[in-house]
This record gives sequence, structure tokens and C-alpha cells, in this order.
Amino acid sequence: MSEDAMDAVTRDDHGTPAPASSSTSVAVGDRAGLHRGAPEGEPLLAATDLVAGYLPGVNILNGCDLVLHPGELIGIIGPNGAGKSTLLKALFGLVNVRSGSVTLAGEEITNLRADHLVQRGVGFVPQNNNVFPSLTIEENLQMGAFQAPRRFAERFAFVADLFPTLAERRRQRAGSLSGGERQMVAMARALMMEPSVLLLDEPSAGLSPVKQDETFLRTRKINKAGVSVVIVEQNARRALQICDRGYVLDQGRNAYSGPGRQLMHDPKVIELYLGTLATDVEAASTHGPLVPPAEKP
Ligand SMILES: Nc1ncnc2c1ncn2[C@@H]1O[C@H](COP(=O)(O)OP(=O)(O)OP(=O)(O)O)[C@@H](O)[C@H]1O
Repeated sequence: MSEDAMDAVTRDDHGTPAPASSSTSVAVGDRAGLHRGAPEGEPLLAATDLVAGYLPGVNILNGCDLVLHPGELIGIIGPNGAGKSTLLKALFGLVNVRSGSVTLAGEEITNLRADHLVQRGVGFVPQNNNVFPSLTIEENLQMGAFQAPRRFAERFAFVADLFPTLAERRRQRAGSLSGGERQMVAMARALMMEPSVLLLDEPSAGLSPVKQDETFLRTRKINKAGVSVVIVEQNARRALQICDRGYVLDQGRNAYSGPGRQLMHDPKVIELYLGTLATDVEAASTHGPLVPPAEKP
């Protein structure tokens, strides 16, 4: 497959639209439809009506909702500046939540410190600066397990099974790795504390199209290994392909939500956020359609 074709798969997805009505749209204020397609039962992670921001008086999230059920892989997409990364940071205690709540297995965790969240089973992989470049792969993974050093060998075996390359190259400095390999180390490090929830901030950013596909497939693998995942992505079509459900954010609010494949084929979502038909993306991909959620074991 040509580079051009892969570029077509991964080029920037976003316009600067305003939410509009369609069969899968969630009208602002219509909370009943916010979690369309979600399983029954108590969510593992839930954000309700989150308002958050960085600067006094400036809100970036203007009442965001999200639920993640055990075993789910959830995608958050939307235009540049919609607040996707901010939502993830608010879930992980890195941005002050001004109102609304975050719960983990029914317990309030709003504004809890990140290190406490790690202890409770939440892992976070930032988009940038996510490895210690002067440390080896193994030392990076030790940092991931610093709150439970005795579990290092057991957890190392777990991540080595998921990412054999890391075990083979454990003595190599992270700074000498490619972008895709660094991303692998960052994900593995977050898995060292055996999180039940993994928050991934744009893991495909800056990678070649082929490496992006590998990252999505790896994310799916982590999810299949039993970790519930929230992934924020600019590569919206690819993210929706691997997700059970997706949330489209716009201006810090939920604009659309639903099963990933349904969003991919929704005419309004295509028009406003995706730009091209899902079938074009699949035809252009090295891997063809990524494993659809329906085929999850
Ligand atoms: N540390 C910060 N201090 C002040 N404003 C910030 C900070 N980080 C992000 N913002 C602002 O918050 C808004 C939302 O940013 P955010 O990174 O959450 O958007 P996003 O949807 O993830 O966008 P992108 O896809 O471009 O990464 C932007 O206007 C951004 O400038």
C-alpha cells in the first residue's frame, strides 16, 4: 500500500463544526442519551457533568459526561481544542474539577491526586514526555512499579507477554528508542501497577501510519487482556474502529455518542468530524478493518 493511501487514512480529521441533530446525535441537555449503547450495570469509571479548566474563570470542560464499563474500550474524539486531553487529565486528577464528579467503582475520586489514583488502579499514559530517556526500558518499568516493587517480576512477565520486544531489549536506553517503541514503554510502564482502567492520551500522535495502526492494535490487545481503556485520539476513524463506544466532544461538551462503528457511519459525524467514509479508510489501511468490537472474545 502506498504512503499516499496511508496518509488518507490518518490525515487530520477535524473541522470546526457545531453539533447538529441526526439519528445518533445527543442534543445538549439530553442526558438520557449520553451513554447510548453502554452495557447495563454499574460503570467502573464515571464522569458526571464535569466542569474544569486551567485558568481562573475559563472553563475548558463545560459539563462533560462519560461512563466506562468493565472490559470496555471507549474512544474520545472531536476537533482540536475540544477538551479531549483535558477530560482525561480531569479524570486523572491533573486538572482541577470545578464541579461535577468522577467515580471509580462507585467511589468518589474527584480531584484525588494522581499517585493515589494509581494505587486505586487507574493508569495514565500522557501524550508527551512519557518515558525517562536516560533510563533503560527495564528501569522505566521499575519506575512504573515503584509503589509495589515486590510485584516487579510478576508484572514484568505480564507486559513482556504483551510486548515481547521490550523484554528482548530491556537493557536499551529509552532515549534511543523510536517513537513507537517509546509509546510501547509508556504503555507498559502504566500497566506495571495492574490498573483496572488505562487512560491513553493520543497514543498514535507523531507516529507513522503503519506505527499508528500497530498502536491501535496494541491498545486492543491490552483491552483484551482485561484492562478497561479510555483512549483520546485525533485519528478519529481509527479510534472508532477499535472502540466499543465513542464520545464526540465539541467545545467541552458531549456532542455525539454511541457504538464506535455506528458513529463511524453516522452521516452527521462523518460530515462534521470525520470527513471521509469509513469504508474508504478500511480500504486504504495496511491492516484492513481493525478488529471490530463484535469479535472480542
Ligand atoms: N496547561 C494549559 N493551560 C491553559 N490552557 C490549556 C492548557 N492545556 C490546554 N489548554 C487549553 O485547553 C483547550 C483544550 O485543550 P485540549 O488539549 O484538552 O484539547 P484537545 O481536544 O485534546 O485538542 P487536541 O486534539 O488539539 O490535542 C485548548 O484551548 C488549550 O489551549
